[in-house]
Amino acid sequence: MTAAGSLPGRAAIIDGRAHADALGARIAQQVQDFAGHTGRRPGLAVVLVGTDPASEVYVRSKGRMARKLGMESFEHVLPETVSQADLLALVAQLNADDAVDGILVQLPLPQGLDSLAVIEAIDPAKDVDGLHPVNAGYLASGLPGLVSCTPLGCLMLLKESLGELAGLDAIVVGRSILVGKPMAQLLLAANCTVTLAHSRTVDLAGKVGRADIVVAAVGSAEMIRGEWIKPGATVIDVGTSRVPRDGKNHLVGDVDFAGASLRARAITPVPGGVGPMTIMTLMHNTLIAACRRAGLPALS
Ligand SMILES: Nc1nc(=O)c2c([nH]1)NC[C@@H]1CN(c3ccc(C(=O)N[C@@H](CCC(=O)O)C(=O)O)cc3)C=[N+]21
Ligand SMILES: [Mg+2]
Repeated sequence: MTAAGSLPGRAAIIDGRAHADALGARIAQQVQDFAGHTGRRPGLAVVLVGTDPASEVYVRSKGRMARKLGMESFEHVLPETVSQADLLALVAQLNADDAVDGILVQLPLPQGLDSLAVIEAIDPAKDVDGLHPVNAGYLASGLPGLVSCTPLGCLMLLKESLGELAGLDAIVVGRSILVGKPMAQLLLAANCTVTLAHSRTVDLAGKVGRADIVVAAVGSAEMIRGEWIKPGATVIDVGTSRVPRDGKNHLVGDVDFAGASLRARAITPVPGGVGPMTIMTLMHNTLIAACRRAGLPALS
């Protein structure tokens, strides 16, 4: 059988930036509606500890996007030497602040700080990263909570690209609490049959080769080889690694893009795939949190 999607070299590029822009336009409109009803704007607080340049870039772009969509942005930069107690005190202050609907603490935290304890200190209703165990539990139980931004963005891209996901075989490579585990839960809720693979998985190539959907979230440059991909599969690449190539620093994903696009029916690029969606789903979660806190009906 020769399905159009199985012809080599024909993978459609899933344009994350375009999908993020479209979602952003809807959010901006709903932010105006929220302000009309409540007399205030949704507020996002982003906490950055230390001066990691990549983290500074992400935090700045999150604040810029919040303001662009009409939200309030509160940026807190703490020195690398901040104590656990002082960081927890800031989280408590943000929990108590009615102008703050969403709280994101940029990870990873510097050595010596206990990130799990910081995450657990965030009010689950303001946990727009979906990292609090209460939100992870809601997701696993099929209850409405807040869902981790990156997996939520990946699911949106998959639904846009494939429509119905029910019955498809999906593999998620990587089991972090930020991406892999919530991604597997979302795919399961969408009625996929899910394999959650990790560093100790035996015969990763064989398991990837049986999947209709591949979500790569390992953080290891191009480790998923193109020849592993089942012809006609849909590939979502979460990884962003910087690798020196031709005397320049290149951003590459977890998937061998050139090889995989010879076999996949559709694939996300890096950059311009999952990354822009992650920022926009953070805005989406902030709006949802704001509406719930204000007692307004849930947004679609
Ligand atoms: N509490 C927490 N929540 C996070 O969601 C979180 C975090 N910590 N720590 C770091 C990772 C990483 N992350 C990215 C967000 C946007 C892009 C993004 O927009 N990437 C652009 C490229 C940007 C560039 O050129 O560097 C793209 O893929 O097109 C990438 C990565 C969120 N993270
Ligand atoms: Mg990307």
